[in-house]
Amino acid sequence: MLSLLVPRPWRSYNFASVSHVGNQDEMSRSRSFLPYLLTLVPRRVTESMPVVRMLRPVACWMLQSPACGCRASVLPSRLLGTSPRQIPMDANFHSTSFSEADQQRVLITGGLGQLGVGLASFLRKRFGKDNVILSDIRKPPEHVFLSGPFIYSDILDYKNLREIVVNNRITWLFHYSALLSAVGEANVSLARAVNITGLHNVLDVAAEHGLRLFVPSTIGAFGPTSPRNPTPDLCIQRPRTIYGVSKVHAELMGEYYYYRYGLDFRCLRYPGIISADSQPGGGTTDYAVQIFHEAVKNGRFECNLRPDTRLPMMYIHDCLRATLEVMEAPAESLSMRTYNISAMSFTPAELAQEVLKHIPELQVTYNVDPVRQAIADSWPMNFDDSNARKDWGWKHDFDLPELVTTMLNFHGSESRVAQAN
Ligand SMILES: NC(=O)c1ccc[n+]([C@@H]2O[C@H](COP(=O)([O-])OP(=O)(O)OC[C@H]3O[C@@H](n4cnc5c(N)ncnc54)[C@H](O)[C@@H]3O)[C@@H](O)[C@H]2O)c1
Ligand SMILES: C[C@@H](O)[C@H](N)C(=O)O
Repeated sequence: MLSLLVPRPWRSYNFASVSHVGNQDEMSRSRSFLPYLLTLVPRRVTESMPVVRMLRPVACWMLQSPACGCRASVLPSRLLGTSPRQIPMDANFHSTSFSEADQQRVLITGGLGQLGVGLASFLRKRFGKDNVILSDIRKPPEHVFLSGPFIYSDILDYKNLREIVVNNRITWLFHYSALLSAVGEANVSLARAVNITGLHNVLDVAAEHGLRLFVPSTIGAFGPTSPRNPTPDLCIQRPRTIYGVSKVHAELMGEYYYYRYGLDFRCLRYPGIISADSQPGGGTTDYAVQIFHEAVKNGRFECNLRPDTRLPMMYIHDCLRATLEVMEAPAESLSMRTYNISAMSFTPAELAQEVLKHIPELQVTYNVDPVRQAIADSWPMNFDDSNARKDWGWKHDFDLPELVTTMLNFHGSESRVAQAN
């Protein structure tokens, strides 16, 4: 039937090659050829053929998808079929056009957590203090409030988010709001709202206004059936926490918006992040931050994971640098939208051993929290980040010895300042 509708020169095309797995050239030619054919079928014919009518918008979308090497704004998005709630029919034409050399205007959501303040200060060095706006639903401490622009933003309030993006001419959005693994299990409905509904709002605002969007994922996006040592980028992802489920959802939705609407979505799966001047927000890897505070303050530390629990970890400076690097990477260097990044991997016993080299009197005891332990036992032990290294040149600076020295230097100088006051 289809052959009757196909213009003569193309009738001899080998349609069987569509399912021919071995030949990539052949496959990609078929992929772009079939949709093109469907767009040529006269509309009066498609109206009388339900299958062709259904396939037409999909064909248009495939033709303009970034995977086909075309800019997503080649065709108006009304050809794409049903738009999500907030995306107007001509969404892609709202995009602020900017070249890499242009000044970015940055918004960070959930910026008062463990990572956001550090990210703001890192990005302000790159883009200027007034071009990076930190936001959260909490009241900022004075030093944060004085350090640069801060604004209230609840990601569950779509209009509030859109107003901020419009009024401040935002071009890049770093979406940090989330409930982490342990607090998420303690309040599943809130975690579902913030991590899933909130993400939907962010995706829609970003797509509507042509933003480049960064959403962090996590080692927690993997589960007990994933390969754990090492864990590659692409493998089974069946996490058993609401946090992990929401992050897999974020990875897939971001990738979907990339192909469907041309949203410039970029995502890194962070390991447990260790920071000196900010507190963790209720995760499974928090022990690796708390040990430094406790070691310097009390000389004692009670760990809530078993001594042999191996997890991937990273110093915050590496994490923030990777985040900026992937955001600045040329689009053509990214073969994926979501990458694992890795630096080191250790157990509580190994971390304690390294700290003991500096504080020999430190006493470490173990009092296992069953919820956190079950989560940790389902997460990767080592992270394979070879794609990030190959595609955009990711390279970590901090291994375990440098991490421990840096953390103890910070806390040592902090406690000396406290004693002097
Ligand atoms: N810290 C880590 O080890 C780690 C590891 C992997 C991934 N990540 C990811 O990085 C991001 C930042 O992590 P973090 O450690 O800073 O988290 P955090 O828990 O310390 O901070 C999250 C922030 O989100 C804010 N928030 C909550 N509900 C909100 C809402 N409705 N609107 C706006 N903000 C809201 C909170 O007030 C909080 O300040 C998260 O997405 C997290 O999943 C963190
Ligand atoms: C690993 C990460 O996503 C976070 N620190 C948690 O433990 O929940």
